[in-house]
Amino acid sequence: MIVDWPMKHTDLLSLPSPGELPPQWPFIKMHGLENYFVILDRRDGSKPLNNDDIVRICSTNVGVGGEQLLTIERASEEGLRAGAYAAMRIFNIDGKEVGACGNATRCVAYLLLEESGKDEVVMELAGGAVHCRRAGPMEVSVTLGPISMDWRKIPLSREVDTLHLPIESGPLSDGVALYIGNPHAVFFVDQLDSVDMGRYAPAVQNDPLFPEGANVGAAQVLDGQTLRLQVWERPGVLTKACGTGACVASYAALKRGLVTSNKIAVHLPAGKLDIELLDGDKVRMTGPVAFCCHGFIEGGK
Ligand SMILES: N[C@@H](CCC[C@H](N)C(=O)O)C(=O)O
Repeated sequence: MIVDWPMKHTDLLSLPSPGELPPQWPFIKMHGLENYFVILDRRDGSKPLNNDDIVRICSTNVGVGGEQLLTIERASEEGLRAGAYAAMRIFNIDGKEVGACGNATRCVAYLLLEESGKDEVVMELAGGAVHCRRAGPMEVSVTLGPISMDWRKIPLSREVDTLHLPIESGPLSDGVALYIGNPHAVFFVDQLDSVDMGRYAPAVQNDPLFPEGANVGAAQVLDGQTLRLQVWERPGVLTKACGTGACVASYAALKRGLVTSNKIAVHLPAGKLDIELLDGDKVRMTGPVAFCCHGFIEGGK
């Protein structure tokens, strides 16, 4: 059952916990610049989702449809010590858990801000603390990172110059490899519109240099503080926006001397993200969030 969005956001987070029976899980579907997420609140301690559940729920045919499944979890002891209000986990459509998603972080942050009634919250993500704050009626700022270009951290399969990658695929050459909780390769191109990402990015995503694959961005520098960007995401989706992709493309552009400001506007197919590169290789991303629908989806067996 899927219901259109008329309901007060916070009510959804207090829907009765589904438990084991009946096997119906309440969900919320949101998007951040048309990057779509199915969100389940698992703070009642319900058993972990299995791979089949995730694949089914994200499927447009038999599930809700989304580019990632997100679960809101109770913060760990360590997270609580860092002031976390709740934790988030992120799963790609193939069921694999990933360590970061910028647009998802804004969406879940919005729910936590609404629920807590606060203007700022800390969210635990992959063992780290993400600072989130309201930036407008449906706008959220989150602080991600630190970004790393250490080949072991990304990870790469061997030591290379991560500022000038020794791999290429069609117009994608001389890229930069980075880690922001997930692995990315960013390539600077002269004309973004002439790059066929569906044709050239998969070879980079699956290059043996990236043992865990990579999200692949193509970026065009418009001026000293503006980029255009398209991202081909693991496990093989061309998204309308990628938040972590926007952060690492901005960082890579500054490292390569292609931009002159630490405040960069990144234009993606579905709209703009404002990126601010901070001390300690952290990055603040500000952008919109939106609701799609909510409802109940059949739970796992
Ligand atoms: N769309 C996301 C990134 C999602 C994770 C990615 N697909 C991965 O495999 O790491 C974003 O907004 O950052």
